[in-house]
Amino acid sequence: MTELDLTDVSRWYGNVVAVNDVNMHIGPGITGLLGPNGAGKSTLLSMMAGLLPPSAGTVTIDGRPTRANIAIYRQIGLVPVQESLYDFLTGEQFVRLNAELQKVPQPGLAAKRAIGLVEMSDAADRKISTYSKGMKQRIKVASALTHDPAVLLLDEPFNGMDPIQRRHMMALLTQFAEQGRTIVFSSHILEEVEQIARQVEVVVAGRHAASGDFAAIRRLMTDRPNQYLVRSSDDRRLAALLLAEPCVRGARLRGDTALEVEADDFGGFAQVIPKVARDNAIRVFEVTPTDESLESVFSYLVNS
Ligand SMILES: Nc1ncnc2c1ncn2[C@@H]1O[C@H](COP(=O)(O)OP(=O)(O)OP(=O)(O)O)[C@@H](O)[C@H]1O
Repeated sequence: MTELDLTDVSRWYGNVVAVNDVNMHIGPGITGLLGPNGAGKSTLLSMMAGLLPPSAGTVTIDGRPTRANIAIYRQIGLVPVQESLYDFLTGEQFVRLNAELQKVPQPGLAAKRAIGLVEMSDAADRKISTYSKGMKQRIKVASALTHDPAVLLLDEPFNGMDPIQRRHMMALLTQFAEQGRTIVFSSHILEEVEQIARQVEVVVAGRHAASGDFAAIRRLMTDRPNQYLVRSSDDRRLAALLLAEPCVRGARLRGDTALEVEADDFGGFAQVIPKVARDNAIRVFEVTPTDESLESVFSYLVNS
C-alpha cells in the first residue's frame, strides 16, 4: 500500500502563492485533482513527484519525504503536461531512454513491457512525430511506467484527446489502479474526474477547497444557491408563485421575456418548478442555469 501525504504544504514563486497550506492524504486507486486553470495542480504534482521543493511543509510517500530522495524517485512515475516529446525518436527509443535514465536493469525489456501495458506495441517502431495526440499521451505514460512505479502522477492526461482516445486512457488508468497503484491525475473538467476517480481533491487558487468521493463533491456543487433563467407562458404569475416556495430566494422579471430565479439548491428547485407550473396551468418553455461555470462552482466551494 502506497500512501501519499501532504502536510501544511505551500509553494510560492516570488510574490505568487501557487499552493497555500494544503493538507492531503492520498491512498491507492485513482484520485482526481480537480481545479480551474492556475489553481496550482501542476505545482502540487511536481511537489508530489519530489521535483519541486515545497516552500513550507512536507510531502511524503509512506512516511518518507519525496524531495531529493532517489529511492523514492524509483517509486514514482510522472507524466508531465508538455506535449513536445523527442519527436525524432521512435516510441520505443523514447521509452527506452527513460528506462536507462531510471537505471532499470534491462532497459530494452522494460521498455517493451511498458509499451505493451499502454497497448502501443504495434506503433513502437514509428517516429513519435507520426503519432496522434492520444498515442503521444500513451507513450508518455509508457515512459513513466518503465520502472514499474507504485505511484503514477499525470498532469492533464486527457487534454486534447478525442472521446475514443479518452475512453482508452481511462480504461488503462483503471487497470493500473486495479493492480494496486496509487494514481493521481489533474483535470479542470468535472466529467473526466467523475468517470474514473474514486477520490476527488478540489483545489482553487492554491487552496484545498474540498475532498471526498465524487458523490460528495457533486452534492457540494449542486446544493449551493443556483441562478436560472426561466421562460414561461406567464412569467409574472410564475414569479409570484415561486416566491411563495421556501427553496426560492428571489425571482424577478427580466424585461418582458424572461424571469431570473435564485434557488437554494438544485434538487429542490428541480422538483418545485414543474409542480408549480402544472398546478397553475403555466407552460414552462425554458429553464437554464446561468451560473454553472466551473469557476462559479469553485468559488462557491472556496467561500463556503
Ligand atoms: N515557475 C513559475 N514562476 C512563477 N509563477 C508560477 C510558476 N509556475 C506556476 N506559477 C504560478 O502559480 C500558479 C499555479 O500554477 P500551476 O501551473 O501549478 O496551476 P495549474 O492548476 O496546474 O494550472 P494549469 O492547468 O493552467 O497548468 C499560477 O498562478 C501560475 O501562474
